[in-house]
Amino acid sequence: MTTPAIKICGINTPTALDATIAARADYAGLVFFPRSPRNVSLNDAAILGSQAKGRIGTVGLFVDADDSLIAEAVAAASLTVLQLHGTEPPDRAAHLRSRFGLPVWKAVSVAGTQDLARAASYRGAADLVLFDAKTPPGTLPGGMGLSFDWSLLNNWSGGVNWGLAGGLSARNVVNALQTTRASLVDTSSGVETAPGVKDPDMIAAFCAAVRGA
Ligand SMILES: O=C(O)c1ccccc1N[C@@H]1O[C@H](COP(=O)(O)O)[C@@H](O)[C@H]1O
Repeated sequence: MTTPAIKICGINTPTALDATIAARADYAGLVFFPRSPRNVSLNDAAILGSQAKGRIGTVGLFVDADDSLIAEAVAAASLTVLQLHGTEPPDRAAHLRSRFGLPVWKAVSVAGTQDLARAASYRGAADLVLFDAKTPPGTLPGGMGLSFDWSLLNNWSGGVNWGLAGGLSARNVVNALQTTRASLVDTSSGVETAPGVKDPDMIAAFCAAVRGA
């Protein structure tokens, strides 16, 4: 199996970023969503962005954000990818890709096969669809450590690159990869000791498990 790309999301301290780079992850995710326990200020994002520059890709995670927040975050952290984790439709993804000249990843929450058809509608508008679990109403739209039935993705071909997120950890990522053959895996709470508190050993174990799969 080709080694999938690895994203560790919710990086909010220089120590966590160092651990992510040392573990040879491909992307570090910075969350720009005030309701999240992993939210970073623009000042912190600038510090993390300069630490990351040339060493690891930086993915800005946004939830139905307006262009001005995205512009400030891109400028502060020199983001290399935009991840949209809200209800952004395909034309919004396409607009942001063209406005900022950056790859756009669109999270699509999955509970059943109808969601896979929704994912296919991002063909040509997003560079990658990130399948994640549906979260309960009134909670965060991601970062909850919830997974979905990975077998739904068997033989999925919506004509757009895709990755897998939702409840991944060192313990289950090998099984997830064997089931789905995802080309990218993304984790946040699976490498934490508490919401927003990353653990360097868990980050290293996750990356080692992906490479051993
Ligand atoms: O991490 C968050 O706080 C978050 C907030 C709002 C939307 C998405 C968020 N996280 C993303 O959700 C998936 C799955 O996370 P987990 O591994 O199940 O904790 C992942 O892409 C996170 O980056």
